[in-house]
Amino acid sequence: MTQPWTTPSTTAPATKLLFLSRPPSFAPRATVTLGKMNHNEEQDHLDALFKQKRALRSRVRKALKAMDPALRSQEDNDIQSIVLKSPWFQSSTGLCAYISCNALREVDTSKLLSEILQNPAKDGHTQVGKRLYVPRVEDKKSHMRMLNISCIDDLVANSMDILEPAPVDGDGNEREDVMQANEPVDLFLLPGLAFDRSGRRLGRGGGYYDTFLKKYQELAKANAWKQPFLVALSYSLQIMDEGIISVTPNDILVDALVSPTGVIPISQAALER
Ligand SMILES: Nc1nc2c(c(=O)[nH]1)N(C=O)[C@@H](CNc1ccc(C(=O)N[C@@H](CCC(=O)O)C(=O)O)cc1)CN2
Ligand SMILES: Nc1ncnc2c1ncn2[C@@H]1O[C@H](COP(=O)(O)OP(=O)(O)OP(=O)(O)O)[C@@H](O)[C@H]1O
Repeated sequence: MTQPWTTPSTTAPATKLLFLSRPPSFAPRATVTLGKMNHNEEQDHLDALFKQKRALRSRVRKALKAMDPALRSQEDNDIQSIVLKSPWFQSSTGLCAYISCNALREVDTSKLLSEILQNPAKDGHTQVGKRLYVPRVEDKKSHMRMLNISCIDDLVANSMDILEPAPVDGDGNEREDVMQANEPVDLFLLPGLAFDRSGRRLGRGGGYYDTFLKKYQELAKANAWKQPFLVALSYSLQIMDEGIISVTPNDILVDALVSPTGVIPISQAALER
């Protein structure tokens, strides 16, 4: 899969960010000369971008809180149906998905998770189930692991009230960490607060996913595995016009979005699927 913008060598340096990040209409236009920022100016510029991200998060959180519950439920169903029918979901053998949190108004993943975990038998043939890994926050320094679960009852609420697996399963066995797995995952279903059609994704500000995705992409590269397909699930109101979402150096772009009206392919890999 070609995903040039996510390789470490092409990660945007701070001095080039102005090319990538048109300031939103409410932000003052930066007046620095490109390529000539000193360390302090670079840090000020980064601070301004993170400030724009915080402002956008707060706007989107408010809009999500105000969303009509019936519309939200309809969009949850539409998005999950689209995922269930997509060839990249159906053919996936290993995936990392988030456990949606209702209080955070995240796109529901419960139908997807039950489908993945039920491991159905069809036409008398037992299908090999998909391997599922879900997030577990280890500390506040952007460290998250993705652990294997085989049953939804394996989850307990963490301090942020998000369901996650204990490191050890009911039989006392350590859960498999996707970073230690022998087989790759081919699909990530990603949460977020805002997205755009160029693949930008605004998370909740912890840096957990960007940090994790970078490490996983490096692991895939080191093992000569195909890069995983990165798909974000988005309510209609979370899709922004281009330029609204600021980009900072560690951001990883997604390959595709799933909105209630369909899949929005972004990368070459997505266009080829
Ligand atoms: N379902 C789900 N699981 C996930 C994530 C996620 O975004 N969604 N994460 C993705 O990173 C990690 C956890 N990170 C999180 C970061 C912030 C908040 C949170 O509650 N944020 C509040 C604001 C808190 C504040 O500003 O002090 C919010 O967004 O309303 C939750 C999880 C791992 N697991
Ligand atoms: N002014 C700043 N300068 C440098 N780093 C910052 C600044 N503000 C926040 N960070 C760091 O950036 C990271 C958050 O990045 P970002 O806002 O892109 O996260 P996100 O994409 O919303 O989160 P996630 O990747 O979990 O979805 C955190 O590790 C945080 O410590």
